[in-house]
Amino acid sequence: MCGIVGMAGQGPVNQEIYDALLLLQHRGQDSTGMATAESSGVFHIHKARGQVREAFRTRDMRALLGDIGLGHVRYATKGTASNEEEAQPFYVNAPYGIVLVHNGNLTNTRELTQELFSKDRRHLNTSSDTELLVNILGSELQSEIAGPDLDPEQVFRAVGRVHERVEGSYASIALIAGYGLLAFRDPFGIRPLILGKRPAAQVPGGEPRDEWIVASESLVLENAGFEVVRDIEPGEAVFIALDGTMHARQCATNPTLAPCSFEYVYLARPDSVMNGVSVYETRLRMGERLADTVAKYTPAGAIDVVMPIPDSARPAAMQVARKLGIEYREGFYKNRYVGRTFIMPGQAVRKKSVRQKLNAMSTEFQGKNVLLVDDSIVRGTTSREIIQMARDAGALSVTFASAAPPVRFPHVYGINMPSRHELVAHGRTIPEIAEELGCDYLVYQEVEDLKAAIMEGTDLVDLDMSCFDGRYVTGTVSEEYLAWVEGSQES
Ligand SMILES: O=P(O)(O)OC[C@H]1O[C@H](OP(=O)(O)OP(=O)(O)O)[C@H](O)[C@@H]1O
Ligand SMILES: NC(=O)CC[C@H](N)C(=O)O
Ligand SMILES: [Mg+2]
Repeated sequence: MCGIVGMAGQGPVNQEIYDALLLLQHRGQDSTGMATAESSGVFHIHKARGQVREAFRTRDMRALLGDIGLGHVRYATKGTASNEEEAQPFYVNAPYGIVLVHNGNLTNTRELTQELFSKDRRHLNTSSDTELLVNILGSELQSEIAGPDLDPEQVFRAVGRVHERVEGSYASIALIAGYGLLAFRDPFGIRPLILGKRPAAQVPGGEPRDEWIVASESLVLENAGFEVVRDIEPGEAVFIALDGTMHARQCATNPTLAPCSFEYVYLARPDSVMNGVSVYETRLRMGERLADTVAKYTPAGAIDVVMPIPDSARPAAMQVARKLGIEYREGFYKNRYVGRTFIMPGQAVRKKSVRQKLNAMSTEFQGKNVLLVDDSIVRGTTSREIIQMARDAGALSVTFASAAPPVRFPHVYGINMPSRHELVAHGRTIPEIAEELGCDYLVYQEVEDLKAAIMEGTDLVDLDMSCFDGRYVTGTVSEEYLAWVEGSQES
């Protein structure tokens, strides 16, 4: 994942983009960046390692002038988390000047790298797939230019060709200097992107014009007082011209919505609604279905209390307790100053951070048979530590339940779980995983139950469930590609 936001306002947008990035911080903690454009076309860009609060100083904010802009929080999936050069936005100076932010992960990067060199004659300076995306867009836009001006139709044709060349997932926002803001989503809509509007207001000395926002999650719109227009469709592009007019076009030949199920499991904030589906309600439904599976696989009376692993598992754990009729307790206290551990780069820091982040209160564990509920088990870093902590705190027995099914396959669309042997469920049966994690019983959500929890009562007809079932919605991901990714990334 990663969090992205773009805004076309009636006045300066820097502060509102900053506020939006703070709200999207849970989607990426490696680096952050912002670009704004003045009406003259001049871009102002600031990007730095770390989180929003530490990366933007007052002087950086003052320099980000302009009524139109975009921002990004990065969780690296390609390239290197610590490389400041790969922080977003990415800039290319031709045609016109483009800055771009991207949430997602491209899967034909090797082919694109070769093509960009041999066909487009473009230089790449990093191993970021976002640098590829901005150059492909630049190249396709360049070949559309006929006269002195750029019109939205030309922009849409260029996006159509980006869809033909690029594979993988990409929700993206770009500024085109002197013209406007472009947002587009891959033909499967794997990563989220939502459009909002604030109607024109009278401004002293200015022409009233509608204000627009595009962002990864709906909570950003809500917070900034924008009304939700709609999710951007898979394959669709939206172009907001500098005068505030909005143009939209379907640019893909065969768009099919198959959003990433992991957004609902872990990535998104529960107070967001994605593709018309509430993340919070989905997590409640996951809990209800998980309760049935827990009842099926654990002996009656084996559990005294149900506890969530904060934060993401809370809604699911609450429903598990309610449905099983067992008391819900919070035995782990969370240090709010430690970020999300799963999206930290490097296994050593992730492991250390689990202990720093969570503390077990022995009064809650002493002499009890506990059921710990987490939203997912990926590498097993969190669950292994937590189970040991529960035992150290005096638990009689520890049952562990995951509200998501076993993660057995790499997620190539924007989650850094590249190496199959790092996944605790890869190549192991459930009893083997239980032994590996050190719990008495282990229960996983069934694949069909997760699907139903997300899709039930919605218009969704397909989902990307690849990390659970190995079916990649954009087409087969070759063994060769997976091996190459595993060999070329940080773990
Ligand atoms: O099996 P693992 O590789 O440890 O990954 C899974 C864990 O990581 C996430 O928590 P995280 O601390 O990132 O965020 P949270 O506070 O939102 O739960 C997730 O909620 C699980 O607890
Ligand atoms: N998580 C993301 O969406 C990452 C975007 C891009 N692939 C990067 O690594 O910077
Ligand atoms: Mg967690």
